[in-house]
Amino acid sequence: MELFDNAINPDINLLPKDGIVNYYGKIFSTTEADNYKNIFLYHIEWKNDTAVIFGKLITTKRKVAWYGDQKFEYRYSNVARQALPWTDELLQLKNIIEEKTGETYNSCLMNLYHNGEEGVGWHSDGEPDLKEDGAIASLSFGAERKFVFKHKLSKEMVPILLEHGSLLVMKSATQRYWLHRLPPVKTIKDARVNLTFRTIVRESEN
Ligand SMILES: O=C(O)CCC(=O)C(=O)O
Ligand SMILES: [Fe+2]
Repeated sequence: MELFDNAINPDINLLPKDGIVNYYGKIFSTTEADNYKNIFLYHIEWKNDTAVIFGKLITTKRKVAWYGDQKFEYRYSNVARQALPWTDELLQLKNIIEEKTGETYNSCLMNLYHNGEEGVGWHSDGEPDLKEDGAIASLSFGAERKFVFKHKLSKEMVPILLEHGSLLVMKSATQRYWLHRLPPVKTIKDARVNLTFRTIVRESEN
């Protein structure tokens, strides 16, 4: 048991206003988390991510993969993607976090950061295909990384350390009022795999 373990309480809202972020800490043992990390590193169809920025198609160093209940056509940063069917491990994790968070999810966007030089810039997950104010559950495996929220108007910052085998949930108005990012840290050499479970709806259902 680590010194600060008892300070982690998933019922505490880490945001001071305009949204809800709950950190559950490590929900898996190191052995279980190592297993998931290795399975995902080697058995996921990772692809370089592309985005349209100022009308130009760019490719990111970070890799992504998209899984879901059905063959969702999903638009993310203006690029259309298609979800692959759930793997056994992803379905297992989906069930575990649905039980823990009391929410349901129908898709998962995965990110692979090969080392600390890779990260993701300021954004919010407010694509029109996502359920409005729906919960997003984020699982982390591998290198411990800092994750930061920034309020869109007041610019307040809230940093959180995402540990190996940990669960973070963003819900309610969070995506409307807060940006988030994973800053690059050059000294980190290990890979990190992140899974964000989400709910996709057709735009007309929102
Ligand atoms: O890697 C992370 O923890 C966050 C990734 C993220 O924000 C996203 O995929 O939208
Ligand atoms: Fe995000």
